[in-house]
Amino acid sequence: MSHDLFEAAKAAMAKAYAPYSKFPVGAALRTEDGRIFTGANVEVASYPEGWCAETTALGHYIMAGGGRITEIAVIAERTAKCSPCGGCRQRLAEFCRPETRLYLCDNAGVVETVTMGEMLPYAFQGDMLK
Ligand SMILES: O=c1ccn([C@H]2C[C@H](O)[C@@H](CO)O2)c(=O)[nH]1
Ligand SMILES: [Zn+2]
Repeated sequence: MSHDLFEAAKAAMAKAYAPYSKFPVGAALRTEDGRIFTGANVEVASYPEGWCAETTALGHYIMAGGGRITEIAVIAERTAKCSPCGGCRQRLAEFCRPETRLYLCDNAGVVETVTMGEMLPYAFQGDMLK
């Protein structure tokens, strides 16, 4: 991964609205044409109504026209490896291939690289609805 995706995720994390958990998270997605979309987690006083950094990033990506996602970086200030939650894995899988790489980062850079297929094996997929 080039450094810019990590830096984008880190910059996004700085914009997190996480007054309740105090657990800021940042995510950055890269599309095959090189665009980067970022997001941070957004919390709500009614706790279940908040949403994750990955979901914010997907919203930006969709509103910009989508495209194929090639790489994803996720970072959280307070843990060395922030692994996307189950809901976000399903949302990310909607727009990724099994070989899409996910970079789990800490404040210094990438700690571990995994693929979408490893993150969400046996994913429920849209073609199952046919
Ligand atoms: O991959 C993750 C995991 C957690 N969170 C957020 C949700 C909540 O605001 C906070 C604590 O769970 O972290 C994310 O944004 N992404
Ligand atoms: Zn999530």
